Amino acid sequence: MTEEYTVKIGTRRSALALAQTDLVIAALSKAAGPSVKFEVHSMATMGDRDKTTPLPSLGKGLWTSELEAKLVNKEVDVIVHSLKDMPTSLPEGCVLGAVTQREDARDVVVFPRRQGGEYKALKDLPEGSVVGTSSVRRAAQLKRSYKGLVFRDVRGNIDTRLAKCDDENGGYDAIILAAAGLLRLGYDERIGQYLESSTEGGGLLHAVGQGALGLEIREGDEKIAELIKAAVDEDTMMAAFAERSVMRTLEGGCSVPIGVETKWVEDEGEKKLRLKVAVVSLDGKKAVDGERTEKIANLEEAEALGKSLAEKLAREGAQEILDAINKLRESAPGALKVSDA
Ligand SMILES: NCc1[nH]cc(CCC(=O)O)c1CC(=O)O
Repeated sequence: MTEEYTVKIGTRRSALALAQTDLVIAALSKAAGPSVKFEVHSMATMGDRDKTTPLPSLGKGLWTSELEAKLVNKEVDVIVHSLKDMPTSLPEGCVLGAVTQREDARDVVVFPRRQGGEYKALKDLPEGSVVGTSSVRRAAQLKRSYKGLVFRDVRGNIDTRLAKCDDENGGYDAIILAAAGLLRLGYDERIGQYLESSTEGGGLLHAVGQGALGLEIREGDEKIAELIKAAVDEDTMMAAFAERSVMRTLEGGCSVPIGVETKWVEDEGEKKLRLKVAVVSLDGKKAVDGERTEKIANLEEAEALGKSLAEKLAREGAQEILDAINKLRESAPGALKVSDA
């Protein structure tokens, strides 16, 4: 007889988080069959509640810590996260048990739906145009290529940010979002331009883990570890482990300008993982870039690839850039925000 049991799934309460949780439950229940039931436990985290403090000042774990407390005391058994919101070092007793197949990992430009919203690409925006983003990674990389643009914070969930972009009096000429969130919520038609390393006029490397979901579980919970294997996409998981290893090695959190891009490529008849990394100063004036392509067979090799490329970039100037940012964080936390003003 198959054992019947209920799995409690923790998630944030935003529309995107709930949609992502539904995707995971669909995959897990298909594999587990009718004997396993799923129960959603949603909550607003600090990042959801505090809508005014610039993200870089809220610190690590703003989307995850409160859910992790519930995981440890067994109020939930699995947490479904946007992988990019998960710090690279997890609390004692918590592990990243599964990484799902990736939605489009790129960042995109959304233009306003109103008079003045007729642009198709960042390079067409007139000098002085205002681009909304609360991510120092996005702003720093774009400042590198688009000297005439002005960057300004924009907070809130995806619907809020789209509304601010469309608002006549909002002051934004474009905003930057992750493709994944827009696609998962069905806002495909809001995507005005895809940004990637090869974008004409100036591209952007995405956040570590962007577009993938991370399933966090209790360390040693073998039953749940086995169950969630059904949600794993091996290629995404190895790529994500390489990306997270870059971030961990450079000791960056979500508020540092580190961009990555990973792609599985065919190289000399073999399947290899190509990892690109960019570390950029807040003003976009200094940057260190690197790329490495290697055959990767497991998570340990993926982490080693990320670590070795990150260590090389640290020696080539990335450490200096990050040290300056960390110093600023200590002396003037408020300075770590996007707005040029
Ligand atoms: N920090 C907010 C957040 N966390 C995950 C996503 C989008 C989905 C993803 O990247 O997986 C977003 C919104 C955005 O950056 O546009």
